[in-house]
Amino acid sequence: MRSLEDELFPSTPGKVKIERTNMLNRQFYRCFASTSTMFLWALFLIALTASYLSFQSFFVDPRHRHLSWGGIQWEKQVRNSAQIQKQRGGFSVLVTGSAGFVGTHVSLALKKRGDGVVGLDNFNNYYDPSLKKARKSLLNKNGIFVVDGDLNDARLLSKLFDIVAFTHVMHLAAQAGVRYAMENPGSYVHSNIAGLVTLLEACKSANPQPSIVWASSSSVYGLNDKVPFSELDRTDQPASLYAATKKAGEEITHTYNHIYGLSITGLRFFTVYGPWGRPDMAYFSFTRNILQGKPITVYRGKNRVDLARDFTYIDDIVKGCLGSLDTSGKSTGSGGKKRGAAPYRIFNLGNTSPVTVPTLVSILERHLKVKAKKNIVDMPGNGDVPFTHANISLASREFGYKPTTDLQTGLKKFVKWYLSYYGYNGGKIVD
Ligand SMILES: O=C(O)[C@H]1O[C@H](OP(=O)(O)OP(=O)(O)OC[C@H]2O[C@@H](n3ccc(=O)[nH]c3=O)[C@H](O)[C@@H]2O)[C@H](O)[C@@H](O)[C@@H]1O
Repeated sequence: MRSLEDELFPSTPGKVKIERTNMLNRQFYRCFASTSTMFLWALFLIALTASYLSFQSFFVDPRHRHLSWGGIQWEKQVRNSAQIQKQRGGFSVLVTGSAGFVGTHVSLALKKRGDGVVGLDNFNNYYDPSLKKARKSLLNKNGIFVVDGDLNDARLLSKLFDIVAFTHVMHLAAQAGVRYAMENPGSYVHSNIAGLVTLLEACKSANPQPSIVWASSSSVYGLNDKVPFSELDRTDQPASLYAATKKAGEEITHTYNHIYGLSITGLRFFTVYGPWGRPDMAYFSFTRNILQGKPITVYRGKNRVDLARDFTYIDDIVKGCLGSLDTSGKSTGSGGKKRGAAPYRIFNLGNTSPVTVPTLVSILERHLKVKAKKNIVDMPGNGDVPFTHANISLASREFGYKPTTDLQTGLKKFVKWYLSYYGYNGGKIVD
């Protein structure tokens, strides 16, 4: 009977049979040799990985791996920055988004009056991060330490609350911008929803719980056409995902107020502008383009009606933020347990006098002494609303909010800053 080997290697008896046996041996040894080489390589790689991991866990605190925060020196900086300088009644405030436009101004104002301030910012690249770094240097010079970290980092937040018993959180970190929501919807969910919830979780578990003041937006009024916009008007028709995430924030904060007794104040900002502003906003990008001789796009509403905004100057917004903080009342819970009802408030912070976008452009032309090249186009369906107009009687009643800067004056200050910051003609402008 023929063996399997014979079947596979049919041959004549004798010499050929011996050659066949040698061939099988060679194949066996080749196979064995390559298997053992692979085995050795595998052993080598396992050893390498194991030594890397043990190095990591031995020398690096595993909770802080790959993070730019932590350590004794870092904790000292946080603690020092949070130190209250006032004799009596000062606050210790965590300002999120502190390297942002509003965050920088609010942090400086708090520090100036003697409150302790710790900043938090993730320095993302939604717009030029070098501007954020410059704002950070300004804060550092004024004794404010800015933690480089993301709102969604729950361990970082809990660490900050371990180090400092913050009395207040001024939550200004957000993915801003109305039209960018169509390009990058995920970033709005990441910061304005997930980040907000992570922050609220940290606040509700903190002992003592801080009071929270945070930035909502005039955009929550969406398609509402009853003017001026009052806090009692409907806000269930957002026109952009940005607006929808801010509206969601108002509902989410309400839940934390209701369940955990967190004191919440939501501020609906109306198109804030001024020095150290946001380059993505119209007044800023128009200025840049006008100075560089580039055209600007001016949107126009239905039936050729000009768009209008209740542009609000940054110093007025800062006063509104501080007024809200001072009247926020206490959170009632501790360690995640509610002990009683806490304040839940929402305020418009606007200027009460809307200005059209073409008027904004002509004020800029006057201050810059340069004529703009305007492309006037119909407003695309990208989330914009035709106008905004704030009724501020609630904020005025509660904490004496009273805006005092008109667009002409505010833009003059902005242009002066812009020219000096970007190195134009020593910052001189005409009246
Ligand atoms: O108040 C608010 O709730 C919102 O205000 C601004 O949003 P927006 O009013 O759209 O501000 P800009 O982007 O500066 O636009 C101002 C006006 O200029 C118009 N615009 C904008 C850009 C452009 O290229 N051309 C143009 O005509 C817009 O349609 C709008 O009417 C901020 O960007 C939002 O973060 C903020 O939440």
